[in-house]
Amino acid sequence: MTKLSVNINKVATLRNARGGDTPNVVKVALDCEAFGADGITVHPRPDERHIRRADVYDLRPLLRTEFNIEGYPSPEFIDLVLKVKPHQVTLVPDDPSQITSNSGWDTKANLEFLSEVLDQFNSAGIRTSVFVAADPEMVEYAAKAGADRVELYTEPYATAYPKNPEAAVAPFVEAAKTARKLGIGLNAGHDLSLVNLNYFYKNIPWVDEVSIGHALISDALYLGLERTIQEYKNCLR
Ligand SMILES: CC(=O)[C@@H](O)[C@H](O)COP(=O)(O)O
Ligand SMILES: NCC(=O)COP(=O)(O)O
Repeated sequence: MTKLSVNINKVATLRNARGGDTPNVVKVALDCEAFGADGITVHPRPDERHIRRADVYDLRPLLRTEFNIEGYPSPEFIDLVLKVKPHQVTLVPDDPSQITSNSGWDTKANLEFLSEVLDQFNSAGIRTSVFVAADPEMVEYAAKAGADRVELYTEPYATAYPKNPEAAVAPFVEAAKTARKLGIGLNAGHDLSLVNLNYFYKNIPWVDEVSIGHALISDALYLGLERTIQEYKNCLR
């Protein structure tokens, strides 16, 4: 079964717009779980423009499903994750000035750095995942660094999908086959949506987990959160 982890960054963005506590990020996360989400993803950034460190601490004891924390492994991020001990940590090569994640790691060039960081999380019993482009070599070096999983950066798939779905998914199938051959787990995320998710899943049914935020929270404005989560879950069948 492919798990759906809901990224609630955009809920925090909306809350932060007014400086109060509406919408309440913890309540939304718990509602996502009640409506069928298999996990919750957060991506705290150094400027706390959406999810804050305090949110991460608030969420941890209350979540009943899988908690995935994504981010650049700065000393502050590593400290947060080791204290909170989520089920999974996903390393993303984000620069603090970026609007959103826009690339995967060069796992070959960063092999030593990633190995050291992953070792800390692996020793703490936290499952590790490394965000990579759909490139078999990047998957291989993520495995060499000690990652339990890779998360394929799906923005290029989502962008190319409307014109030519088959060509769009082809490199992802190759990268996914490499992960399977190496015996590591497979996640995927970024710009997945009700438009492109089912085709991705049908071509790579062994994907362990997708994390989806921007499109899902946007769809919820029209469909409501409960129906939206059900519709995304239906795309994973
Ligand atoms: C790694 C990844 O693709 C997501 O975590 C993405 O960065 C979502 O974060 P935003 O919703 O803040 O863009
Ligand atoms: N890891 C990807 C993620 O958490 C959500 O990305 P997006 O759906 O907000 O683009």
